[in-house]
Amino acid sequence: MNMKVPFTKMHGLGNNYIYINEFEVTLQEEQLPSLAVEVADQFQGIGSDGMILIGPSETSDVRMRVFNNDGSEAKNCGNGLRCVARFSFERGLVNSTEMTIETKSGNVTAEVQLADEKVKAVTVNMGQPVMERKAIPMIGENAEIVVAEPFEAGGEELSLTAISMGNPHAVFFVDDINQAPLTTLGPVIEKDIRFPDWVNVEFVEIVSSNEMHFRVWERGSGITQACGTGACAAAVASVLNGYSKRDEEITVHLAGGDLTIRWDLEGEVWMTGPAEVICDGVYIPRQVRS
Ligand SMILES: N[C@H](CCC[C@H](N)C(=O)O)C(=O)O
Repeated sequence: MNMKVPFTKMHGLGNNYIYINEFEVTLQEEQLPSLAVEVADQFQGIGSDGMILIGPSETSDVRMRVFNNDGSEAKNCGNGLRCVARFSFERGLVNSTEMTIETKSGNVTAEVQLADEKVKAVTVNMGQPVMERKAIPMIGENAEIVVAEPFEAGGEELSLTAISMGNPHAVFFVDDINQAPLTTLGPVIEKDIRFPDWVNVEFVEIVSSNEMHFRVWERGSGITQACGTGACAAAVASVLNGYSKRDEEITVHLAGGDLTIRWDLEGEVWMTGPAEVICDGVYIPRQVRS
């Protein structure tokens, strides 16, 4: 990458990304993974959980592409979708509070909610969760869907519920979120061979049928303050395990704040939460620094 890159840094509950507007900036496809690693570097780059591109789409109003801070490309990002919706509305990429956003796992609809003409929150219809084992993907000959399945990792016996929201999630219910083995088992489970594409790892403490505590070790990024697709997966897992009910709002307390999730009777998962702009800037790639 040999040219300066305009960017906007945004976050959803502390899950922050470097957003690049492809309507204004042309990037080389083969340089995207290394650019994501560069800009995410907190010491010699900008510092973020990854990089998100907002660009033209043939099937939606805009397209979102997501890169983790290890350079891997993901198929979906809930916090990213809320920020893309806010950016697209505020920067005139769309001319409505409602919009469609193309992701690598399909198209979603988003709506920005205004108060005093400012974006206060964003609601996204995240579509239907995928529960079939081989579509997560997860290897194994057991039942077709993975709900409360015994799962040994790092010498510990756990109970796994696996859900895909376009990206894979391994959800584990614990009695005390503060004792969750996030730093010890997060990286072990992320790259467990039973998940051919690796996996996002979530630990959840149920407070009530409408409330839970949530922590995450993200595939390709490690511990983040929040994971929107993970919160959706956790809410679906809670219903599948009988802790929560369909079509009821669930407050998910993530490290960076709260999301409201609802898995409706048509099977669609709705996510509502904030999206904030931190700054605009111009990134100088290492290659052209004097
Ligand atoms: N690490 C994820 C992508 C980012 C998802 C997360 N930040 C969200 O808000 O959903 C993966 O590799 O599937």
